[in-house]
Amino acid sequence: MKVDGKPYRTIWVNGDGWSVEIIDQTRMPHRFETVTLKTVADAAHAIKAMLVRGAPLIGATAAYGVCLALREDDSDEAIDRARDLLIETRPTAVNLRWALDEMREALRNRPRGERLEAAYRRAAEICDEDVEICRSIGRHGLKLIQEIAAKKPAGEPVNILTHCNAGWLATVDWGTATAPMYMAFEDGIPVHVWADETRPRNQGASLTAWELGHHGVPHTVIADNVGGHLMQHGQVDLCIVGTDRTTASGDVCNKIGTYLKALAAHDNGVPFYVALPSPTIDWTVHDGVKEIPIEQRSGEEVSRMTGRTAAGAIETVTITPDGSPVANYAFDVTPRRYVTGLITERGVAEPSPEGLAALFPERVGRG
Ligand SMILES: CSC[C@H]1O[C@H](OP(=O)(O)O)[C@H](O)[C@@H]1O
Repeated sequence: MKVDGKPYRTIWVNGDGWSVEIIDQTRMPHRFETVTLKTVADAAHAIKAMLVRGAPLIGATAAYGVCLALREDDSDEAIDRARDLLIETRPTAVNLRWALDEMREALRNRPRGERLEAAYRRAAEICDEDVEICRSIGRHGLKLIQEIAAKKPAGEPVNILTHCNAGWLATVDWGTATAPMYMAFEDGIPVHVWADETRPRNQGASLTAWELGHHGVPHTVIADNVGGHLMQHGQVDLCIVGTDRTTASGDVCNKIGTYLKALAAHDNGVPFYVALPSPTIDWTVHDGVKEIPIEQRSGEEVSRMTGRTAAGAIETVTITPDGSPVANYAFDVTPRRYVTGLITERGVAEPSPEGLAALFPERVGRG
């Protein structure tokens, strides 16, 4: 996407041909800064501390983390150590494991002298593939928005609610949930996005709002608890969210609070779609509530808030009483019965084993 007229991806190899640049999303929305990754430890920290976040971008960063590890040591043991370091950073987004499996496959049985080039090539392919997957998700999701727009009075916007940030900042480019929104906007379809702030890390308020604002897409930031009220009053035509891991049966793991939105959508007859790149499908699990590991992060993410003062300083304040215990569950699972459809790069799938198998027949039975 463009930022002030300059095209960006969220991750790229610098002119030196080996170091990796990323946008530091912990500084946003008030600072747009990049950070250079030079070691596998840099890549692991960037994922763990959420300088980069979003399932596809986590995978892409891990892929380049393997490249940076190989620069120091191209032995089998070093590849295994890099995988062990990276896989431990964040447990829920399956793209992390998927990308590391892809890198292991690309390097398996390859002579040591060829490994570094092969690793950078595969990491670049993973990034390019993600861009095309997201572009395709955009095209398939656009049709849903067009269908709703056709039933509305001319000029009235399609109101779309989204949760957290499943935008281009969560991927290499385009985003998953936001790709249809960008394409509809660029097609001249009136759209308006309700952007859940998404406590406690506020990815919606600080990242989705920033993205949409820079692209000129009309949007409104709302507290997480507002969505149900808006749906009750007919102010949401469609929900589109992202996912960090979707099971082979169609259960959807996504940012905490997604399940509650899906319940409200179900209760109010609002279509609830999930933008789902195929690398985010975990074909090895079927019951998301029972089988998907839910990351628990530091309670300080809940008890503290960081923002900009009127004077322009960036400050952090504590909002809970000293000594109050704090729990910080980062994801939840929406059972497939509350999902209207899964917008994949191959089309919209029914949220069921049969629905996903119909679009991805080559995966059936491979786990
Ligand atoms: C396109 S994946 C976006 C997905 O990732 C986010 O989680 P986090 O910011 O913690 O990495 C959120 O669940 C988004 O829906």
